[in-house]
Amino acid sequence: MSGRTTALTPPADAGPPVRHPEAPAPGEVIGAHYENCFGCGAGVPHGLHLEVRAGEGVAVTAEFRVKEAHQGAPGLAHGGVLATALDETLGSLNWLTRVIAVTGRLETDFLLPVPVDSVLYLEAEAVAVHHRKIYCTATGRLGGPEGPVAVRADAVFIEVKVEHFINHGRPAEINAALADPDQVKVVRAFEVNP
Ligand SMILES: CCCCC/C=C\C/C=C\C/C=C\C/C=C\CCCC(=O)SCCNC(=O)CCNC(=O)[C@H](O)C(C)(C)COP(=O)(O)OP(=O)(O)OC[C@H]1O[C@@H](n2cnc3c(N)ncnc32)[C@H](O)[C@@H]1OP(=O)(O)O
Repeated sequence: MSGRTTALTPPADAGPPVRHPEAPAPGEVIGAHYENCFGCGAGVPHGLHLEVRAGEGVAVTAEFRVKEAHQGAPGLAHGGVLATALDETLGSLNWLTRVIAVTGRLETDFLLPVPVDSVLYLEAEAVAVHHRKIYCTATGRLGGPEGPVAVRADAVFIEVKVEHFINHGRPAEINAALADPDQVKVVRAFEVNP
């Protein structure tokens, strides 16, 4: 066998995800990783402005209120926006492992329509790690933690170095990010072995 596998099921020799000793405490709000992130940044007027909280183990929760700017059909959230909310919540698991990782694969099920103004209660959990691959899963419930599951996703994130962004991002934004002390603080938090 050769070539990469993008399967969403961890291989038999995958290990458990490990919570970093300095991970935010359960219940603590995890700040935005980048001010101009469409998922979590305060600097994006029509962004999702997701507020993510650390959970127990390697898990997080988040809330997303659907706005008019997020519509696909009249009065309903766009599926791609909902996938983004799941992706962002899953990406926030990085903060608990202190591993920078990007989405390699995201498989989403849309189970119920999600109206504008509703609040999607999101939960994400890392389930296994195999070398650079992190297997994780997320749900979005309508209205609150006890609401019906409207969307769900399974994903594989791939660990990368900070150079991934520096080498591929548009220089204007990369240079601005590297000149911003708050952003540099975020990057430092991920430098386990500087
Ligand atoms: C200076 C400013 C820095 C700012 C940022 C700083 C810090 C960030 C901190 C915190 C972040 C916190 C939160 C983030 C929250 C949310 C963000 C949302 C997440 C996203 O929205 S992020 C954007 C979308 N995302 C991409 O933009 C990825 C584009 N893509 C690539 O950049 C490459 O494609 C890459 C790197 C993925 C792999 O490339 P590569 O060459 O490094 O790896 P390679 O091919 O060797 O594969 C190695 C092993 O991964 C497996 N593998 C590969 N590809 C796979 C796939 N697609 N699916 C499943 N498995 C896959 C192989 O099968 C092999 O596994 P095996 O060895 O077992 O076969």
